[in-house]
Amino acid sequence: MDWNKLRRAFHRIPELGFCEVKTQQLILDTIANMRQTRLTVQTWKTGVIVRVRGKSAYTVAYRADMDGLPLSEETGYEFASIHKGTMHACGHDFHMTIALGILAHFSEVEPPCQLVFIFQPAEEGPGGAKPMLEEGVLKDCWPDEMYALHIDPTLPVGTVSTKPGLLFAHTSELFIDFHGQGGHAAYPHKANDMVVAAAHFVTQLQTIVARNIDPLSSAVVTIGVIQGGTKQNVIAETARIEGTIRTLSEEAMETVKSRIVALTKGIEAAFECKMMIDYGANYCGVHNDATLVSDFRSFTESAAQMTYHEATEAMTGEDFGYFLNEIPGLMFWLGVDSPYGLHDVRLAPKEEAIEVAIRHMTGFLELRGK
Ligand SMILES: CC(=O)N[C@@H](CCC[C@H](N)C(=O)O)C(=O)O
Repeated sequence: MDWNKLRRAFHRIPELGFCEVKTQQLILDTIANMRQTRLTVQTWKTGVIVRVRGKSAYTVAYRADMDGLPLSEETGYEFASIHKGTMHACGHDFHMTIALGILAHFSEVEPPCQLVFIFQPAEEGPGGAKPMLEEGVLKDCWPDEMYALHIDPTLPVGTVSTKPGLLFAHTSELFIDFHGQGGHAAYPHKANDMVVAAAHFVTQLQTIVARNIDPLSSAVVTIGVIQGGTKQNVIAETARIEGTIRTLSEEAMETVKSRIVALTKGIEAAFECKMMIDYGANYCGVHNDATLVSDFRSFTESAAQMTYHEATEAMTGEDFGYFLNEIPGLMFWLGVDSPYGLHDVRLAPKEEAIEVAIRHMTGFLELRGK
């Protein structure tokens, strides 16, 4: 199988969370071309779950996320997204290809234990891991341990990086709608301008991390979208901001949210407007199992041409954390050496990393559950 070709096929057809219809079909078609004797394939919404019968009853799961982001690609690739305004800018095209590469190996070579491959929709939002668990998708093949990777553009190919304990932050989306009184641009005293209210609020939000969070803890409040108004000479009746909150502890998340509520009350009073807060999708932190990290580290350090790098916590989020709340496991960063970062419209991960990851994880899983 030409894995780079498959990755490019995924890259062409990015789809948003729970709309991964073509992506799901490409996964199913790829699996259909593998030896079927040991495989059981099922679908869940736009996801796919594949069980591989192995020697022992011990069960190990491997998860890949599937969705793209609402971004307009600017890589200049000949295999760029054909879905206007949607892009695989977080490496999920790599994640799926690598999972299929590992699966292809174990469809040919009997694994030492039961394997479960989970192709999970909607990691970027609204989250696929939690509903998958809640709907009991894994109840007949409950894993004893579980793995996933995420590409890291800052690390060279041949490097993997992780750490015991918290790897990724607690996250919450943030959507706030402002409702005031529109009017003629020339009569501001007869209106409540929601562009001005939103601008004040966004500025005040910056004080939360600076003034309310313990400097020895950490938090991020990022507003990625600000919208309001319809015409340059009309005072805006509505505005909307969209963002995300990241913290290293649940307590800090509570602090940020309570400060947002307090600031909202102040803006509502000051601008005589109404504000509606929606926290959208919330993800718990990603907590790695210390013993499995130690096994993974030892394996990596004994592998030819592989480097292990001890990670620090990242403010990225991942709903893989929901799996790790119930199943011991780990997530690790895979070096893909791109000059442009995650969520950048020019993200250009090196494809050599695909074969490296397939070889590395195949070798690691060969040793599990014997
Ligand atoms: C690895 C990565 O980039 N994950 C995303 C997860 C997003 C969760 C949610 N939509 C949010 O924005 O809070 C990330 O942005 O870290």
